[in-house]
Amino acid sequence: MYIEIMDTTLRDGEQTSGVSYTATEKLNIAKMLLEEVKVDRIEIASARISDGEYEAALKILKWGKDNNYLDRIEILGFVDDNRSLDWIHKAGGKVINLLCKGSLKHVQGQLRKSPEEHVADIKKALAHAETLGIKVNVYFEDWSNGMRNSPEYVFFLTHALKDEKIARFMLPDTLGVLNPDEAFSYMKQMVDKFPGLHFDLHAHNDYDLSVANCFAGVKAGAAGLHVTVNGLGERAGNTPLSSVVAMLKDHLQVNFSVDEAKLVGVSKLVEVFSGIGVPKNKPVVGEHVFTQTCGVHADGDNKGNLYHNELIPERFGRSRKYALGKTSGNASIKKNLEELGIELDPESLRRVTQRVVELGDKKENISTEDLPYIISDVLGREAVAEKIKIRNYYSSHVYNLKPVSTLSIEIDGKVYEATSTGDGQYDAFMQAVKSIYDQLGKKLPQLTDYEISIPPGGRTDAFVETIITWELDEWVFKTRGFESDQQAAAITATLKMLNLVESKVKA
Ligand SMILES: CC(=O)SCCNC(=O)CCNC(=O)[C@H](O)C(C)(C)COP(=O)(O)OP(=O)(O)OC[C@H]1O[C@@H](n2cnc3c(N)ncnc32)[C@H](O)[C@@H]1OP(=O)(O)O
Repeated sequence: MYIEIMDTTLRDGEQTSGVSYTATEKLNIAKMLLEEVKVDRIEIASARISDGEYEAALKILKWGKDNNYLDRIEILGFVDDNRSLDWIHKAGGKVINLLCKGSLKHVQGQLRKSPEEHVADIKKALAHAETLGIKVNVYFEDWSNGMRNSPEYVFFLTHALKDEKIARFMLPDTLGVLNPDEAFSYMKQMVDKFPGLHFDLHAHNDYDLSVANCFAGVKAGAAGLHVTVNGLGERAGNTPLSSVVAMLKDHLQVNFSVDEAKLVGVSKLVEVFSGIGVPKNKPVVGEHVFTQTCGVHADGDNKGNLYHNELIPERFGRSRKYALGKTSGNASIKKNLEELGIELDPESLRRVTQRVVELGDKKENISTEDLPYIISDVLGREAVAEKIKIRNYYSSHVYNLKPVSTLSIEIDGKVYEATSTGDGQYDAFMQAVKSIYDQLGKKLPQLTDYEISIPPGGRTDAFVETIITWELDEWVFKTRGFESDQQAAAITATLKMLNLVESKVKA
């Protein structure tokens, strides 16, 4: 069985409160979804809503035409005396997702029409679409409530349209009210009553049941599912693409075209463009979802993968991590040490574990790269010898003058000095380090990320935590500084980096 995936990140996903993409952002997301992630279809816009939406549709459709994707690029339009169809035609679109009413309440209460009048309007739209060469899918908006409260209307509407030129009947749980039993029963009634029609399920996540409802919908015979990247969408959002893909593969063993190795990449792209961060515990794509926190779990992994399941990180281009904190055990520490290439005797391991647990109890945030420092604290500084020490530094900040930094640094017992300017005080400091490293022919890692945070409370005298991400060849690692001054915290993190690199190079 093959399940079609339609991604509506660019239409329903943009109905997330506060999200609005530029045309270029939309184009980049569209390209990634069709070319890399390989969803079957994308819905990119609602007709008529704004000039910006038109510009974006125009851009994506032009690219779609040049690359033969026009049949897979869809635009939502209304039953509105052909205004939406003309808008889509003018933009170069070839598929409309026509928003029809899927509940009697909506036809009568919102459109103020009878079911017969609504069907007549839809048929007019179908005729006009045909003259424009536009293919039609229909949405039955509010279908879930329609099935609950006015099923005879839903069947009347489907019956009236079933022999028309309609490629897909798209059944939305517009308000996200369904549970899996209802999703199964309502979809099954549609499939049984109207064999041969293609039904998509469009689920919303108001009860956190969207993925479960998709599972039930597919079991009942749905041929396609609607999703968004990161589950973006109005209110509690739509069904997340990544979770649905994992569910379809592992729980239903159906075929689909999405490349699961590309899910993290598209999630990050949408995270940046939408400005909506992915929760760290979001299945498949969240930062911590492949991290074992408990010592017992790490121990099981060490003893022949006893906690193995099908949802392995490597499928998604990720790797298993073992968190360090108060629930760590010897095995968690061992797993992290393996990553760093460090071996400890059992007694040292026990002492280091004890220290990690103590720090974890105080809510310290401990990373793998902190371990060598903890080891050197606990075991008398033998793991990462402090071969590099900062003897003095001075940094200036003077209004309208470039910052200057002077640095005196000891490397393997020898002292080096340098003075540099920079775009900011930290940049000036790093330029001074670089000039010394250049003299010595030593390579410095690239700084790829720099995060600053302060503990809750927001006081100006608060401690500052700076976490810097570095990249040296294939090695990506983080170091942390925790000081009362922002620049001092960055310099502490930098010094840790210099010593880590030195110990790795020497190893
Ligand atoms: C499945 C879903 O998520 S539904 C998504 C629907 N998408 C959107 O609403 C996109 C954003 N919407 C908009 O930009 C605007 O609402 C527009 C451009 C569509 C219409 O704007 P306006 O003309 O100002 O109308 P307004 O927003 O006040 O009201 C909606 C009108 O659409 C009508 N309408 C509602 N559903 C439909 C439909 N499926 N087909 C045709 N008309 C509809 C309403 O009856 C109302 O008409 P009325 O003013 O004659 O009573």
